Amino acid sequence: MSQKTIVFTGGGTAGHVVVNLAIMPEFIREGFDVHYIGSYEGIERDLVDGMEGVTYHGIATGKLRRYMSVENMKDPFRVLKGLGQARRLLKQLKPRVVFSKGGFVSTPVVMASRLTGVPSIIHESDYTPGLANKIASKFARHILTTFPETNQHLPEKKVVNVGAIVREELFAGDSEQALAMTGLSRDKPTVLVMGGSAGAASINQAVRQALPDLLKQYHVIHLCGKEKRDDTINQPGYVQYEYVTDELKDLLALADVVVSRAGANAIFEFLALKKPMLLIPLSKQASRGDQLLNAESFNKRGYADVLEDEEVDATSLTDAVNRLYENRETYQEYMASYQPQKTKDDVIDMIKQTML
Ligand SMILES: CC(=O)N[C@H]1[C@@H](OP(=O)(O)OP(=O)(O)OC[C@H]2O[C@@H](n3ccc(=O)[nH]c3=O)[C@H](O)[C@@H]2O)O[C@H](CO)[C@@H](O)[C@@H]1O
Repeated sequence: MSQKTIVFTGGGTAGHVVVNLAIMPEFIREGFDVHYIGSYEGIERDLVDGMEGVTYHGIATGKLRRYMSVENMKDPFRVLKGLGQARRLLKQLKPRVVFSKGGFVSTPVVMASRLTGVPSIIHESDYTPGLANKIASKFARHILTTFPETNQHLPEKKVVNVGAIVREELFAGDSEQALAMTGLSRDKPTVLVMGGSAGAASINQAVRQALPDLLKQYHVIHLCGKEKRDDTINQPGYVQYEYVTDELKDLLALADVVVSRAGANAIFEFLALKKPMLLIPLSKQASRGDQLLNAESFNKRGYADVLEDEEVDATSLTDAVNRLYENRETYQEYMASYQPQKTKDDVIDMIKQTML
């Protein structure tokens, strides 16, 4: 066993990578040999491959689709192939622990960790666990959760609520940098729109239709998702980006309020930064309904207003943004009471204590 080797895994969406991005730098700083097992070409590869101090390993992955596809038939073989690859990698790397953030690429890695005798910790950020983590929970040593309510769905002896683990750099945003980047000014409040890491067609459409009204009162920064820019729109006060990385902290520093999908990591980031938020969760038809529960929990605690995806149009969106902006201080008061159960340092200690 190597003295200081740690393996991270997770992917498929940015939400299954960001917690790793928050934790990995600490281990790199401490001189650990940090490895990441992800898919050959998922978003985790874009976000992690090439990061200084991290070695990326791609493996085959299968996905559980909610629609019929010939790809479904190939998936069991891909998962088995991925399991074999993960097992070989763990045997070769001999890590002291595996930390998994979830998503379909991560399940075979956690299974392989059990097969090779390496302890693993998994992290679930949604209100209810996804299928990948439900399976992985049987093989993991510990399970960390973001929402306290999630614990009831997972094996009691293994599960610990830690709360939000947010990337440190998000707290170091500079609104001046955002003004320079966007070309906007401070003469109106700023609304940041984020449709999840992949963008959201219904939100994109409603925001663009609402622009004549919204731009009378606000500036709008729109994170619209890869290949979802609409370059035919050229209105002062409106800026679009497909996906931002380092710049997000600055855009958030400038934003007065946020309109967003209800992906768990994004909403806990807004909570940590005390950004009043209007959440438009992905519907039950398009998902397993986790975002509806995430959003409902935030709404009950006074952190967020919620608009159902089916109700979103230019008028409902403009009205909801106006209400959110008017009541921003009330939301901020509720958000001020949020304290995660554990700090990032506590979580790092837990990982170290789990090491072989
Ligand atoms: C369609 C889908 O399956 N969505 C799921 C996915 O969402 P998704 O990948 O959108 O997950 P999250 O909202 O949890 O995380 C998105 C992350 O991407 C970051 N970000 C986003 C846009 C951008 O331009 N730059 C950027 O850095 C956000 O700051 C956040 O950290 O994982 C979440 C966490 O399991 C789930 O709750 C969502 O239901």
